[in-house]
Amino acid sequence: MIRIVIAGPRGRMGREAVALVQRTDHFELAAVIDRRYDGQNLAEIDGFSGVDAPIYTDAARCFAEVKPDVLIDLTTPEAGKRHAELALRHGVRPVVGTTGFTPDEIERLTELAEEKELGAIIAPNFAVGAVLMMKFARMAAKYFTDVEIIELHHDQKLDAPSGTALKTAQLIAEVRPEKKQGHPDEKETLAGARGAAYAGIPIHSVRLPGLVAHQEVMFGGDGQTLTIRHDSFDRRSFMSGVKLAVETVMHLHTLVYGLEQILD
Ligand SMILES: NC(=O)c1ccc[n+]([C@@H]2O[C@H](COP(=O)([O-])OP(=O)(O)OC[C@H]3O[C@@H](n4cnc5c(N)ncnc54)[C@H](O)[C@@H]3O)[C@@H](O)[C@H]2O)c1
Ligand SMILES: O=C(O)C1=N[C@H](C(=O)O)CCC1
Repeated sequence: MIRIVIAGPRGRMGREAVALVQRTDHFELAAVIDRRYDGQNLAEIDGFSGVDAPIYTDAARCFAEVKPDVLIDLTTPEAGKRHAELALRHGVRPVVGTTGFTPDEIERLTELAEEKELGAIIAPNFAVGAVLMMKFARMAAKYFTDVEIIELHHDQKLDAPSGTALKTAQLIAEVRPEKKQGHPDEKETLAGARGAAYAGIPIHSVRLPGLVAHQEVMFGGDGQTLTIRHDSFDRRSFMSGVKLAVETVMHLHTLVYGLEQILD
């Protein structure tokens, strides 16, 4: 049995994660961390009838009193960083789906996980199809060095570019020498027209109601293009990855950034 605390249980992803834990025989929902309702039980909150879990607003007190095995964090960049650090300091393994962490912040959490000899997983995207898209993009970048990333998300998203787009660019940059793309003399007549850039790879972020999570990685070569696209139409698409991450983190002693590191 893996005892789990979920941070952000009332959010779009948190609700799916609560349902995942409820339907998984070897998972137990030990408590939740919320911004509100301290001292109440989740079962008292609309939409969670029958889900027995104490609510804490203080993450440190939650970890100290409940002593869970794993934290699943699905909150905001600020809260996610604080929760992941507190979890490690209390001997709890974080599985972080929250995006918007900088490379320096991931590095600091990696050092802390190593110091504590504890497993941790930060996964910008739990959808298996998205992980494959990233792996395929890394493969293609060996043959096509000109590439642009277009990520498309719902308009309630706080961070841009998406964690998935950044991770994709990092994976591509591992095999592609940094280069400036487009015409050497190109000029933006409207700032931002060519998007953001990671290691010279343009990233374009679209935010629209109606979208969930989507990305195209578009490669160009002599007389041809190759487009690798993934679409999440429903947040259930992320849950098999969350389950895999929770099971895997129990056997790790270091921080893993990206589900592609643990997917066979
Ligand atoms: N890794 C993935 O596959 C994946 C998939 C979808 C979303 N995400 C990320 O997950 C995060 C959540 O996404 P969402 O769509 O569920 O957002 P959401 O806004 O629907 O939910 C976030 C929840 O976090 C709660 N929260 C905020 N601060 C908190 C705090 N200090 N303590 C406890 N709870 C707090 C909010 O009350 C809210 O209920 C985002 O960072 C998003 O980018 C990741
Ligand atoms: O809904 C979101 O927010 C998502 N964020 C992830 C990201 O930033 O890459 C991907 C899945 C959905």
